[in-house]
Amino acid sequence: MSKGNINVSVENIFPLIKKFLYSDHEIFLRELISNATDATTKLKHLISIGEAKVELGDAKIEINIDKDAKTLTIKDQGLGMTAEEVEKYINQIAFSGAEEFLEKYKDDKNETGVIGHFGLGFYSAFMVADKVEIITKSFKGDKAAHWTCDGSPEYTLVEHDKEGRGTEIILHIAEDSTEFLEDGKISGLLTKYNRFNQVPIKFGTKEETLPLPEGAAEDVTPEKVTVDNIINNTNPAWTKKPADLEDEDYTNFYRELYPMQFEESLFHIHLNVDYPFNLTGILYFPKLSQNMDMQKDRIQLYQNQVFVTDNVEGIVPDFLQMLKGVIDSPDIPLNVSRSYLQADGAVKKISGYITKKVADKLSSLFKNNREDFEAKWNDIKVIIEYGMLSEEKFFDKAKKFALYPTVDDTYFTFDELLEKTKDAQTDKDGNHIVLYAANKDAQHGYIQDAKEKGYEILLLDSPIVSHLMQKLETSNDKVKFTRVDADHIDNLIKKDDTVISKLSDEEKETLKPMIEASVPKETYTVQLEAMDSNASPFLITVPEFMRRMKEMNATGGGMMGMGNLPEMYNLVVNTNHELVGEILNTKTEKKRNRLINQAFDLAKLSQNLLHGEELTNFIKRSYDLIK
Ligand SMILES: Nc1ncnc2c1ncn2[C@@H]1O[C@H](COP(=O)(O)OP(=O)(O)OP(=O)(O)O)[C@@H](O)[C@H]1O
Repeated sequence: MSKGNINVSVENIFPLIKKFLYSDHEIFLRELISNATDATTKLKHLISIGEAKVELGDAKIEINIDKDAKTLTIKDQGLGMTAEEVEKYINQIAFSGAEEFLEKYKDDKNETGVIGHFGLGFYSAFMVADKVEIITKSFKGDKAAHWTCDGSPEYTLVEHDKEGRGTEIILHIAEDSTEFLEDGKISGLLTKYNRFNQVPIKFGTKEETLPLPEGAAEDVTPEKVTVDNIINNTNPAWTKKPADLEDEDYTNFYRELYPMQFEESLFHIHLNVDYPFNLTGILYFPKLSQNMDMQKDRIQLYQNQVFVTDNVEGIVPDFLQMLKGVIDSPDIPLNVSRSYLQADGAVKKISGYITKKVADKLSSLFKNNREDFEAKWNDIKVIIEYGMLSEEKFFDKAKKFALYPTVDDTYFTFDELLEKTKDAQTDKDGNHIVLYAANKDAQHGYIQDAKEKGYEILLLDSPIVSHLMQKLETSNDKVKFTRVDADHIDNLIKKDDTVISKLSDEEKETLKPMIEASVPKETYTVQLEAMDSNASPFLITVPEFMRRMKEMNATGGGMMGMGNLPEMYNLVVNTNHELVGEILNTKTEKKRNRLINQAFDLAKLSQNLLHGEELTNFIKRSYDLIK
C-alpha cells in the first residue's frame, strides 16, 4: 500500500474545482467517458500495430448507478493503467492540469462557462463526488491498482484483485449532487453528449422482442430477451464516405439527429476535409417556415463524435446558422469557453471553409438541375441573400446562381435578367431599371400597367431584399431597382417621347391648389403629370428611395433615423384624363370636391390605404353617386 499527498499548492483544491465549474457540473460525465473512449481506441490501435497481444473483444463502456451505495461507475475495457501509471498520469500529470486551471481562474469572478482549455479531465469527477476510486488493470498484465481519494490532497494506492482488463471509475456522489444518481438524468446526459460516441456505451438493459420464425403459427407469442441497452450509434452517417451513402441514408440521419423535427430537409452538404485542418460533417438546408424556432434543432458541434455545443456562433458564419446538421473536428478544443473557441485558429478557418463548401454545393445544384433549384428557391433564398450581404466571398460565388423570380414565375439569374431587359428597360439617361413588386395582390394595378409596356417585373418579397438591392446597385453601375408603385408608369422608366398635356400651364396652376386643398398635405405631395388619357386620373406612389430606406431600417441598417420618417406619398394627377378636365371645369365647389374626394379615395383604395372612417364615407358617397 502506498499513501501520499498529491503535490498541491492550494490547501484544498477540490471545493475550488466545484466552485469554479459551478454552471457546468454535468460535463464530468463527458470527460470520464472521453477518457474511457480514448483508453479503448488506444488499445485497439496498439493491437492493430501488434504492440498489444490481447483480444479487444466486445469492448464497451458501461455506466452503472448504485442508488444504495450512492455511486456512479464508469467502466471500460481499454488499456488500463499499472500502479506506476496511476502515479504518473493521475497524481502528477492530470493533477497539474487541474491545478493550472485553478491558478488561471482563481480570481475570475465570472463563474459561467469558465472551463479553460486545460482539460480538467479526470478531476472534474470531484465536481459531483466527494470520494473517487479508480480500479484499473493494465493490458500489460500487472496486478490491478486501486486508487482512492476523498477530496483532500491525500490519496491511497493499493493492489486490487480485479481480473478483467480496463478501468473502473467509481464516483461516490456528494450530497448536493444526488441528481446524478437518477436514471433519467444520466440517460439525458448520455444522449446529449455521447449518442454518437465511438465506443458502444451500455446503460442498463432493455427487453427486445425476437422476430417470429418464418411460418410460425399466428397465435405464437414472440419470445422476449433482455439485451444491453446501448445508447449510442458508433457509426453516424457523417463518419462514412459520401460514396457509401444513398440519399435515404442522409434523410434517415436527419431524422436521427432531430427526432422531433417533422419537416424534411431540402438538401445536404457532406463536409470532408483533412487539410489544413480535419473536419467532417453533414449540413442540411431546412425548409424555412415563418414560425420556425431558430433556437431549436441547431447545428451541433462534435469533437471526435463527442458533443461540444450547439451554439456555433463564431464557428459557422452567421448566415449559415439557419442550417442544421453536424460538424465534427478533432481540432476543436473540447473544454473551452466560448470566447476561447472563437479565437482559436482552427475554428476560424472552419468558418471560411464551410462558406466555400456551401457556395460550391449550391452552384452545382444550380448547374446540374436548375429546375429543382428553382423549385427550392423560395425556401433557401433568405439564407442565400443573407450570405450575399454578409460575406463578400459568398457574394462573388452566389452572383452566378442567385435567382430573381418574376411575378409570372420565370427565374432569372441577375445576368440573364439584365440581358433580357436591357433594351426595353433602359431609360433616356442610360439607367437600366429593374422593376419589382413586393406583393402581387397589393400592387396588382401597377404590375398590369408595367406588363402592358412589355416590362419584366420581379417578385422580391424576402425581408432583407432591400439591402440586397442596395448592394447590387452599388456593384452594378447604372442599374437601379424601382418598385412598380414608385411612380406612374411613364416615369418609372423615362423615355424621350413626352406625352403632350391637354391642359395649359395656366389651367394647371388653377388645378393644383384645388386638389391640394382636399388632400392632407403633410402626407401627400400633389404632382401633375401628362399621361396617357386611358391611365388612371389619380395615382398614389411611394418614392423608391424613401420606402427602401424605411425597409432597410426595419431590418437593421439603412440610413440612421430614416425608419422614423412618417409615411409620405405622391399623388400623381393625370392631366390628360377626362375626369381631371371635369374637376377643373366644374362650376360648383361642392361637386368639384366630391369628384376629387372620390378619385382620391379610389387611388387610396388601390394602394390599400383606405380604412376606417374614410372607408365608410367612401362607401356612402359611392352609393349616393349611383342613386
Ligand atoms: N479510463 C482510463 N483508462 C486509462 N487511462 C486513463 C483513464 N482515464 C484517465 N487515464 C489516464 O489519465 C490521464 C489523465 O487524464 P485526464 O482526463 O485528466 O487528462 P487527459 O485525458 O490526458 O486530457 P484531457 O481530459 O484534457 O483531454 C490520461 O491521459 C490517461 O493516461
